[in-house]
Amino acid sequence: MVDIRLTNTRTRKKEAFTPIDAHDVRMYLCGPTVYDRAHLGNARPVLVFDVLLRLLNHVYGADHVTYVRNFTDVDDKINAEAQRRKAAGSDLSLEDLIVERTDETIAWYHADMDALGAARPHHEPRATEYIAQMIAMIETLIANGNAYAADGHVLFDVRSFPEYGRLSGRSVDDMIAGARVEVAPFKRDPMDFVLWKPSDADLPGWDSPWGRGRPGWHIECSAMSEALLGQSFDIHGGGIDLQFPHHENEVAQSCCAHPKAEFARVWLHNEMLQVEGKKMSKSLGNFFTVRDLLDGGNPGEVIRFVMLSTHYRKPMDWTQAKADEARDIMWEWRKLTRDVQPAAQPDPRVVEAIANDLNTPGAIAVLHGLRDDPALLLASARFLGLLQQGDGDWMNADLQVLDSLAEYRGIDDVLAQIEARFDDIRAEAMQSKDFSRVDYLKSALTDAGLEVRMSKARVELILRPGTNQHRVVGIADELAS
Ligand SMILES: Nc1ncnc2c1ncn2[C@@H]1O[C@H](COP(=O)(O)OP(=O)(O)OP(=O)(O)O)[C@@H](O)[C@H]1O
Ligand SMILES: [Zn+2]
Repeated sequence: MVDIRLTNTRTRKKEAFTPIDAHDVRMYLCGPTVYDRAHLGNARPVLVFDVLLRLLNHVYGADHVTYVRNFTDVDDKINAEAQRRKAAGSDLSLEDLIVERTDETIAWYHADMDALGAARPHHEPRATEYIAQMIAMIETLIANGNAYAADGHVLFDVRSFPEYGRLSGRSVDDMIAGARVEVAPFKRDPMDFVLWKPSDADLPGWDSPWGRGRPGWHIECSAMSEALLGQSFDIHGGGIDLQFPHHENEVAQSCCAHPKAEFARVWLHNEMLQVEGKKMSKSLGNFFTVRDLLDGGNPGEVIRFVMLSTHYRKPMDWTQAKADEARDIMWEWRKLTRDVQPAAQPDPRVVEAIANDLNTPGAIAVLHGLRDDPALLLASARFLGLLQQGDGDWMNADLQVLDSLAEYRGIDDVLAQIEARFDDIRAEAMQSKDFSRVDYLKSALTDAGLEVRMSKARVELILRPGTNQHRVVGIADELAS
């Protein structure tokens, strides 16, 4: 049996992982608010949990693991977009416009995460489908003395839960001192948070014992995780930005609604994808979407490789240099494993690295040592969700180019072919006095890392360390067609 160890935010320790029930290992990941395309930061928890899922499937058997990731589809930003469409003259009702927006966003999300090789969770509940369960949980919290209704709102009374602040390691008084909290006349304590709030007549709302309204954000994950995984389950995760207040509040709600249960045993938090030292986020505007990268020619498995190259508990940056390097490595591995059947099992060292707190960079380091054993390389890379069948189209296109060059004759032949075409194009340009194609070709080759020497007589291409050879092959193909 593989020993799994995970860093538990709750205890701040790396601990041996023991599931509550090895026949039914259960995990929950806080999913996206579906108002717009996912940015690359949003993909990080998805990929971390995808690696964890593969590990749990390997150790406990895929039939014994349940993975839930929600869609938050009650949100002001979704409403705002629907209202914008209404104002722009749509005939649809606001409700329908909201569904239209969330449906299209979910479809984008699926397409983008599929492209990164992330398996779909077993359940993807939408908050709007669990309003009844949220209302029931809020009623329990009121009955247990942990929540109170005031002014159309229901608030969680943080002072009623002595453990409040434990997950994020601060006391309520520290929080009040450090946080910008919304003070409202109906709150008993400034840290009390909303479980239910009234909804304006022109916005979506649901009938409840406290009038027409809508749930707060935190209650949805408490209600949906209970409905799909039970009152106690194994792993709960999300980005570290959710530790407080979202996860702290989930703990308060679930533990007070079910004082005898454990709620989540292990809390797993990924560090942030950053841009120049700051969290990539919609609100800061310093983001690019997964789709931007895919459409920009970065294959999904290359993006995945870059994301897994940093341990999930470390902040990371995205750079195009990392992507280019990853692409070259994937290209080489795809070439090595072409027409190879994967070994029956991944290299145990790869499994061990992942079992050791999801050490993805360690696992990738092992892969680098497997070039001499393509079958094992393939099985081990697949364990990380790389080199999957069907994901190699970007590579197949490149490989076909190589094939069309009458087998792979080596980069020198490819360069010679480009040089010959370049000479023709230059001769044509001399005639027409239009040098745009020459300039374009020169910069494409330079961008690929080649040195381009132009003498009067001829063009000479010189390989340099780091030349992106598959791009060079791509250019040869463009010129040939
Ligand atoms: N820069 C980031 N790096 C890693 N994970 C992130 C980053 N930004 C958001 N996440 C994670 O993405 C998931 C979805 O979050 P959510 O839908 O709340 O994001 P969002 O509202 O689009 O993000 P934001 O407004 O912070 O850009 C959460 O698990 C969150 O922790
Ligand atoms: Zn959540």
